[in-house]
Amino acid sequence: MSHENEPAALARDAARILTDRAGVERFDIALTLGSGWRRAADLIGEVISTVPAAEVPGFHASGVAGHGGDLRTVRMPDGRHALIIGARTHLYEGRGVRAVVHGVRTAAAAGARIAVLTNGAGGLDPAFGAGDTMLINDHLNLTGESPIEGAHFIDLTDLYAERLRAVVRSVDSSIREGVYAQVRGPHYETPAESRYLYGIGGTAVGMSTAVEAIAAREAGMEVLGLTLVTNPATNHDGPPLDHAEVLAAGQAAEGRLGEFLARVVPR
Ligand SMILES: Nc1nc2[nH]c(I)nc2c(=O)[nH]1
Repeated sequence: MSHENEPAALARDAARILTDRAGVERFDIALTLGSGWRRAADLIGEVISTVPAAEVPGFHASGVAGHGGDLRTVRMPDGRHALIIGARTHLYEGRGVRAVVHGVRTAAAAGARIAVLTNGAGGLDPAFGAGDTMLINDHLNLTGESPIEGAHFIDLTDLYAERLRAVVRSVDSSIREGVYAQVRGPHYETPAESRYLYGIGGTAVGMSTAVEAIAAREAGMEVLGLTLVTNPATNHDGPPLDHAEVLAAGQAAEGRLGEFLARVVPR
């Protein structure tokens, strides 16, 4: 007898509600839209249903300004259906790692085989300034958390699928790759932490994505990760980091990134 709050059962329940509300059998792809990437939902196809997070088991409207609170189904020109996870849960909300990866698990339970995880992050590598995009080729999970419960030793080789990265490069050959470091947050980095994260190989640092990617791999999905660098991780000599400015940088990039993702996703 599976308990209703078991992750797999909760994902199946959520998947059933979302596919029913959209009138589709399954989803083919899941997109989680982070800071700067929100416009993509409207640009990759026709929105055929929008469901508030509160109406779907296991989802929560983040309540963070600028973070969506709904789940949209989009029919893409090629007939495939995408689940757009606007209601992303972050570890710093304290709801636990199960809530953070529920969206990915729901999409997988509804048939999705590809997870596109987008985020905003601080640039650790000085070559990545505000407004730059980064194609994630690996991650540093510094949260101390794993979505996997029990002795399931999942391999993470090629977690950010080379096949999908090649598709992105075919759309934008100039995009640069890098390593995304996930920390718990919600505080930003100290100068010493930024130096440390860069020193251990981080290109950009944020508060999402790595844990979701692990859950996507556990569910057998291919993962594509994309980052918008919204700010230098720590302005060693600049003004203090202001979250409103970080969100504004994301919003400023939304048109360009929405168009970009709309060219990548149907491929
Ligand atoms: N940890 C961390 N997370 C972020 N998210 C965004 I947008 N910018 C940052 C940043 O500079 N540091």
